[in-house]
Amino acid sequence: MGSIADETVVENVDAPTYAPSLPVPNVQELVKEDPLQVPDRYVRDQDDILLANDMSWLSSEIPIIDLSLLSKGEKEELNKLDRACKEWGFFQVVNHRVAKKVLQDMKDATAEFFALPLEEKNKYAMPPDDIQGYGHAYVVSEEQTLDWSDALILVVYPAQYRKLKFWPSTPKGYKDIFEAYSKGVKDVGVELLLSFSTIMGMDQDALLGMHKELVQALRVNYYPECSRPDRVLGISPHSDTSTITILMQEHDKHGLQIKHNGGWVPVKPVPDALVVNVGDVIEILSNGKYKSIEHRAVTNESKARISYASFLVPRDDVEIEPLDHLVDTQSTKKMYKKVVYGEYLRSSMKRRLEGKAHTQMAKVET
Ligand SMILES: O=C(O)CCC(=O)C(=O)O
Ligand SMILES: [Fe+2]
Repeated sequence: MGSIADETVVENVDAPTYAPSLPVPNVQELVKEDPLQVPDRYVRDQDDILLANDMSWLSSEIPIIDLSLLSKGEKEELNKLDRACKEWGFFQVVNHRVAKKVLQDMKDATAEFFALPLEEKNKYAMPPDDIQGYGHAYVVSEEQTLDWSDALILVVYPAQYRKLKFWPSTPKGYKDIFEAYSKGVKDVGVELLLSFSTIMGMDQDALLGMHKELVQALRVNYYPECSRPDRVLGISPHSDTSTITILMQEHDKHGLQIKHNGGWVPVKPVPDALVVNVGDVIEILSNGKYKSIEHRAVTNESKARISYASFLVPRDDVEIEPLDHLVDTQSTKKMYKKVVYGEYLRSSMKRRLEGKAHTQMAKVET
């Protein structure tokens, strides 16, 4: 197998585009110019950030799932997964078999990429009509409050969807590292979807089949340090439009927080674990039994943080609606209507991130 670095970059006509986002300043550069400045465009209502909603003591309760037990079909672990998805919508996965070196290479190469001068990173800048490449997504008005982060977003699977001109060739070997990391995550994702099918009362490969093609995108978030972490958010509260999201965080930095019982609970990094969350697709298919939970990221005062979110989603033309056998017509109504996934995804990208507001378009009016 050849290296991706050897492939000629040709425009791929099969590769989908997603949505435009308005150009905004590079946050890493803002901090470099003046570490103390926090422009008004980033400052939030204090109520949005408020620590009155702090529920950090619950952090240790976020479930930890052993993937090797799930893969063996262990009943107890499957029950744990079911409870995790009902009660938390988030869990951390251990024994996932992605090699430590693959995770570490990704972290090392990415740190090197973000340390490059802006002109170098801008060689991969997002075009005006799409969100693949280096830049910002979900910026739709000059008025909206901005997130304290920059991002590198790439579609990695299926391979024919790749737009290789946005895959950085510096540092050397980065494209192959991306590939190795994404392959590892994909394997974890496939294992998880087999188990999700089981706990949703279906044959193991049912969910994968429904996806027609498992599409995977990677969003690397770079949250620069911020002199006023109490005034900004790294990423606004949102739920993911994915089926599931698999996230790697750095082991020594906090940032991710999830909504639980009305408060915010930090997801403390467990070394080498991957954080998984239920996305909107599972919420819709399960008629709300499993919840796509709102989450956000806060910034740190003295350290930049990098996170790696892989979104596993269905092909654009797949229709999503609650599974008949999960809608108990005696007691529960259908909570969601049928949506075409590609339309759902794109209309959510035309809005700013705003909690679960974008899920309204799939809700049955009550
Ligand atoms: O940085 C994080 O921990 C969360 C990132 C995230 O929620 C996303 O990229 O969708
Ligand atoms: Fe997210």
